[in-house]
Amino acid sequence: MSRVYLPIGTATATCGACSRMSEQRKPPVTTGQIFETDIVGLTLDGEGVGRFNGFTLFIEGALPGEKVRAEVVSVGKSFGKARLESVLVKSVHRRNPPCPIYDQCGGCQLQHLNYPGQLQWKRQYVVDSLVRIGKLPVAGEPQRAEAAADAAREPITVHPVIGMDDPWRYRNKAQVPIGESEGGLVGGFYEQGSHDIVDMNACLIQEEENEQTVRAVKGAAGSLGISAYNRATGRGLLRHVVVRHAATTGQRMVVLITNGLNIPHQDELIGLIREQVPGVVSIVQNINTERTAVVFGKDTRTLWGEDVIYDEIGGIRFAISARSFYQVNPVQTRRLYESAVRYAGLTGEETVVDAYCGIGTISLFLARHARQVYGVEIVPEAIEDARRNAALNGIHNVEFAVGAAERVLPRWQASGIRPDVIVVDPPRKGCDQVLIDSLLESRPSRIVYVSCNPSTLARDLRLLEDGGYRTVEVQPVDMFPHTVHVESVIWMVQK
Ligand SMILES: C[S@@+](CC[C@H](N)C(=O)[O-])C[C@H]1O[C@@H](n2cnc3c(N)ncnc32)[C@H](O)[C@@H]1O
Repeated sequence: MSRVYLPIGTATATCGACSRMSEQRKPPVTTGQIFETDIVGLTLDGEGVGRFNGFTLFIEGALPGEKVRAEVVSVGKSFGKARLESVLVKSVHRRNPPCPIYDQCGGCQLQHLNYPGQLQWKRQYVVDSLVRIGKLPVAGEPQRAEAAADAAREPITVHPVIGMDDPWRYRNKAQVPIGESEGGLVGGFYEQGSHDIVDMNACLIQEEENEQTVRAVKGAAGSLGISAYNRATGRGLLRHVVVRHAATTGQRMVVLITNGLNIPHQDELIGLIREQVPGVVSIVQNINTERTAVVFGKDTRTLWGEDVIYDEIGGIRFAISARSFYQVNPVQTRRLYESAVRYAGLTGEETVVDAYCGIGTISLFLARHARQVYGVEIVPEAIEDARRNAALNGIHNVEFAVGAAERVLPRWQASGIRPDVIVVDPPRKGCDQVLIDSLLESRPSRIVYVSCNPSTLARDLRLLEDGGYRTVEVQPVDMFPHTVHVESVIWMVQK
């Protein structure tokens, strides 16, 4: 499969070389070969794209505009991978990655690209997806033939990405796999291509409170002889430690994900965590006995304290339980939700549907400006939180339902609910086709699409455009600095 690559701040480019090369019989490089190349783009995984004799090679750590020397490490039919040996001509966007374990960890992919360069690349990623996948016209971009067919329409405005003033230490949640070493329990990240866990005590995108909590829990569990789960054998107890910190209240939650119900020395463990973790108000156990990479199991119980922590965004207080989705970057979440409310264009008279509503965050932001809001979400605990959050904030014009949005929306429609505005904020895979159909049948005057994946977003926008909607504006927001991820809010109107 050819992979898209994007030069920083230049027009769309697709990997045509890959498809052309797949027709040739023998790649012109072999493993171990050293070569020099100009870097012409950056893949969606953050690898530099180079060419040797017309063959495409992806090189981790190389940046567009650079000339590099690299060693071929693998050769496929249509592209290969190479290891960066040296940078011969540096990009003006290159900087030294501040994190000492950047090369090993893999959690961030863009620390070697300075922040303005990251924001530029992320905007280009969104633009390129709209043009290439969605076949949509974007202002300032060369029109492609398919988009030009709709010559009468206004091109879409894609705004610059809203970045952070200080793009470090932003994550309010850490999810750490636990393993064992001679010195006790370790927790950090999986070594590439293995089940071994590399211990990590500092992560520059984590809030410091989370680091301190994880360190304390590892130390406490290790000192009590609690075993770590072994992914290869399926034995051992502690699989993951998940911690959350609510910056506005200072409250912290610890979730112990265990391979079984019984925790030896449970009371002592709780005592040590309470002693060593300032602000902890909730210690929760989640049981996952499946041999799976999925982190959470089905059963959750509160071991001590509350079953939720409280946080505040934009003057609204939220209760957040262990299993519920809650955006990880609170500073940018507010900007994201404000963009969604702006694009909803509410006057106080509207009926609004918030599909994929999580704990009701966007619903409650919208409810302050609408007549009535309906939120739907598939995780029952999240809907419990959503209802609790509405009550907590004295917001009464909102109703929540548990279920798949693609099932609940048609039911609401059949019962006579006629939304003026529909907001969707699906997971990375985007909207279900049934949901798109039901959205088109509802015919709201506006659709606001919040997306964390430009590719599925562009696919869904195409379907909505074909169904009678026009994309007006896109506001990308950088929720995950130093990673390849970008969030966008989209405003659509009826054609
Ligand atoms: C990207 S999150 C957005 C949540 C919320 N809007 C927020 O900003 O916190 C997507 C949410 O969709 C939920 N979800 C996934 N599939 C769903 C489906 N088929 N129907 C309804 N909700 C779903 C997930 O549990 C998750 O809470």
